[in-house]
Amino acid sequence: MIKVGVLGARGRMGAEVCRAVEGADDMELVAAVDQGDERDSLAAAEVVVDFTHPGVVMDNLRWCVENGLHAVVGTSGFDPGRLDKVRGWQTAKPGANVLIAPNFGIGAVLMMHFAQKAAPFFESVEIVELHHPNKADAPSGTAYRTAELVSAARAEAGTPPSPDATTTELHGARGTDVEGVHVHSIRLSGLIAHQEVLLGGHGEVFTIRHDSMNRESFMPGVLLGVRHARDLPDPLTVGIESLLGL
Ligand SMILES: NC(=O)C1=CN([C@@H]2O[C@H](COP(=O)(O)OP(=O)(O)OC[C@H]3O[C@@H](n4cnc5c(N)ncnc54)[C@H](OP(=O)(O)O)[C@@H]3O)[C@@H](O)[C@H]2O)C=CC1
Ligand SMILES: O=C(O)C1=N[C@H](C(=O)O)C[C@H](O)C1
Repeated sequence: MIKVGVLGARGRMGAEVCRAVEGADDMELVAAVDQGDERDSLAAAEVVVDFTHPGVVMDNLRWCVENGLHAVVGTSGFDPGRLDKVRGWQTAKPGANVLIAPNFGIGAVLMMHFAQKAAPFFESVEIVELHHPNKADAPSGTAYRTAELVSAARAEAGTPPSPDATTTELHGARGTDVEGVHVHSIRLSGLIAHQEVLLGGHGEVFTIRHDSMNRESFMPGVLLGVRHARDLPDPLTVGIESLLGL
């Protein structure tokens, strides 16, 4: 049995993770911690799952690494600077693996993978992410990661920047720029988590779309991460692609 602790346990995702862990034959939920609770009960866990807030996740992660607890992180807000900080903590105190996944949805991981593969073949690429209005951060972690992957694939293939003749613009009209890729964020009641990657070429548009219809959709990926957390080949892993054999 894998002993699992959850940070953000009363949140939308955290509550779903608690249910999923309790329903898994090979896992035991040993601690459920949220805002205002002491983290000490997490010491009984082998793997801690964090779905909190971009503003607090670094403090939680540092605490996990310092206490030798493997961490599976779904909280968004990770950029290269934050990842470097995590590596620094792991160098100072080796032993705890960290898996940070911008998206645990299997379809979302495939969407990112396909977008990365397709990106060098098209003149233009832009990303539209659509989420529920309670989301704290924009753009989404998934969109940020997709843009990073797309940008790296285009740079490696020598693909020129997407053409864009815009010279006057109301602030925000063209979205935000993540490594040369325009990302547009929609916040709308009724939505959960959705993304389109639009790739434009000569007389054709290729659209890759993924929809999470509920938060259960993330659970197979989260449980997969928990099952692998103790045996990951590297101390820091970003994304569950490698766990899926991609
Ligand atoms: N990787 C993935 O597949 C997915 C990632 N996410 C990401 O997960 C994160 C959480 O999303 P969601 O569940 O919707 O958000 P919620 O706001 O519903 O849940 C976050 C929970 O964490 C609590 N919390 C805040 N600070 C702390 C702290 N220091 N210690 C413990 N708990 C704390 C919050 O309490 P309070 O409300 O009192 O602040 C809240 O209960 C977001 O960053 C989101 O983008 C979401 C879905 C999928
Ligand atoms: O806040 C959410 O809901 C989600 N957050 C993650 C993100 O920022 O990409 C994953 C998914 O999109 C749901």
